[in-house]
Amino acid sequence: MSTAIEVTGLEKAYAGKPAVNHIHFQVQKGSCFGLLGPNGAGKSTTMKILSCITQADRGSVQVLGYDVAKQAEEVKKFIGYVPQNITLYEKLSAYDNLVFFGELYGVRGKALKERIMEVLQQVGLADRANDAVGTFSGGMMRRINIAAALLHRPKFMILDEPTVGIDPQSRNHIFELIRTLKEEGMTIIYSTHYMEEVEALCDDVAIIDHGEVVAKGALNDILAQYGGKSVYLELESDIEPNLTLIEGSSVARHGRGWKIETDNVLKTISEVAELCRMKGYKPIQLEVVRPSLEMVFLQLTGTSLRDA
Ligand SMILES: Nc1ncnc2c1ncn2[C@@H]1O[C@H](COP(=O)(O)OP(=O)(O)OP(=O)(O)O)[C@@H](O)[C@H]1O
Repeated sequence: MSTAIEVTGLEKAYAGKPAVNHIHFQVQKGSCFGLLGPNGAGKSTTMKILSCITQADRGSVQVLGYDVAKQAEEVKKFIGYVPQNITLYEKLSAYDNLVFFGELYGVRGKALKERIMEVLQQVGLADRANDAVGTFSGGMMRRINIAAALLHRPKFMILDEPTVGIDPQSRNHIFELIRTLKEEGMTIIYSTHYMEEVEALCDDVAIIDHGEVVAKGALNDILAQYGGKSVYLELESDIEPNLTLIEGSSVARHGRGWKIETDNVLKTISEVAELCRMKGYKPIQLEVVRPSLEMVFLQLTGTSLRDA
């Protein structure tokens, strides 16, 4: 894979207060890149700079070798930006909204008509083309916003928290669409404060907190590096197992069971199994816990992503 987007030393402040502080990352061509961070972390500001909506105070963004500040008109041709806020005319039909956006992007006439029907198919709303957008659910409106960003056949999609406050059906549609676009070779930048979305969709990730990147890289590498390793044990009866016998580990109550942090999950899991056998404990669950971005965020910032 080759680098499609290169972000170097990006800085932006509002009224002297930094929103984005010295951000660096690279996005590989054809990948889905996740920008993960709590509300106010600086995700939208970063995405607006990448989409030529706002300018950085310092630093640079190169998209396929084009500089977003100096060559914005070129860059806009191959970027589709889906803003966090829905920007549609509620009295107009889905079709007419897309005519408006298509013309803004310079697509016109027969080519636009055909393209509108294609993008409506892509977002699963072709049968609602002639209905006023005001009758749509929030999730359907969001899908029309995504359709609008696809009209000019961009090479990159930048989606700013596209699943906030929407119904599960629209969320599934958006996930499926992102997977399909990626298979077709599109490069995607996706911001969210839902860790599970990044885990489901993204290849690489940058975790941002207070305007700074606190970790970045391939999702699996980040999980392996910072995610912590542990084993979970849950017993059939409500007895407290004596886990102090397990070497080199720390034990804490977790849900209905026990979580044992360790550097060597295989050794620990076999020791716990042996302990259960010796003591007659009856496990209903004994497993290696998959590291999660929640754990990564907690370890790096000391706060949980939801409270940050
Ligand atoms: N137009 C603006 N004027 C003043 N401050 C702003 C503006 N836009 C963003 N900020 C501030 O910059 C910081 C970063 O905001 P940003 O919207 O980029 O974060 P975010 O990670 O996208 O969060 P959210 O999910 O809440 O949108 C926040 O402190 C925010 O209040």
